[in-house]
Amino acid sequence: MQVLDGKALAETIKEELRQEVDQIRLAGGKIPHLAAVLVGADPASEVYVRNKVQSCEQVGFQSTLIRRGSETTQEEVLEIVRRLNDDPDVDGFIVQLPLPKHIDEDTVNLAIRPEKDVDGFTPVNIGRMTLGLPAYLPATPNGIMTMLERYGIETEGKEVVVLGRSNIVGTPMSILLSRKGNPGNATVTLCHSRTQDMAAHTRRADILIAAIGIPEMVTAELVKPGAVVIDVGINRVEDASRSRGFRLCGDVDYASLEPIVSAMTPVPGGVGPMTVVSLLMNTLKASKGRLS
Ligand SMILES: Nc1nc(=O)c2c([nH]1)NC[C@@H]1CN(c3ccc(C(=O)N[C@@H](CCC(=O)O)C(=O)O)cc3)C=[N+]21
Repeated sequence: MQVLDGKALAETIKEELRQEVDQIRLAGGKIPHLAAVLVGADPASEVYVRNKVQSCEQVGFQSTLIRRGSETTQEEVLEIVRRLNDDPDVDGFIVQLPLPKHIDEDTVNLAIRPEKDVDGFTPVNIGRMTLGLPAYLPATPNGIMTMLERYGIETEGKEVVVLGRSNIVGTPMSILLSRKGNPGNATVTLCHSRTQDMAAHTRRADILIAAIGIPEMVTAELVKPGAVVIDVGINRVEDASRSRGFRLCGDVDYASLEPIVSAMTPVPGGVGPMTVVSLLMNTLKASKGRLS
């Protein structure tokens, strides 16, 4: 089995980005600037945002982290969004999800200027993506597309099954893989909580993408021998033997699939680092695309 090493690939791409930033600096151009808004104290979000800020430093981007407590009001978050929308130095920004329950994520998302929406979550970018127009693509699905491309995994005419229909992973993933292009041109089935007989679908998949958030749900009986498996899940499972009190696992039962699949992403070190790198690529694009 081939391990699809997202961590190593992310490092390679970050090195390419770093060289490009060096060129920009030599030419006296604008250094890309990413801002991240983190509201509340979700422990996983802390890790992800830290990874994003560190990766910015690694490639020579400027980064700004705006942190607020969990008591922050929706109006205060909207005020931060408006300020970032209007800040000419900030090329792109993200509002880390999930937000505290008293804040409506849709309202916040709709306030983000599409030109600065490097997450690719706003209606304009999702619409443009769906139409095949230039757009900021959502980071996780785009990271998976980059991985398929760089590892030379053929998708044309293949049966792809996506598990999970979230706005940020499952739905855009199904759109990107069914579009024309390479990767793309696949026959895509999108399964979700109301799917009848999920196994009947997954067992036909040449490429299986798991993004449901249920720890180790995808076991060997659900998978066709020789399939390529992409594990998007990052679940924290209680484990007293670990120093942190938990271990990370995916939506895929890695050990049971290892003997039968042809290629698979690990967790951690698979899709997660590719998500961060996609965000950096979008930020560079935003920085270059500026009119001023
Ligand atoms: N507005 C917004 N945009 C996002 O892109 C967004 C978000 N909200 N909310 C949550 C999800 C999840 N996400 C990850 C980012 C990095 C890793 C990552 O770096 N993972 C490492 C380390 C994982 C760990 O140590 O916990 C790995 O898989 O190897 C994972 C997941 C971005 N998301």
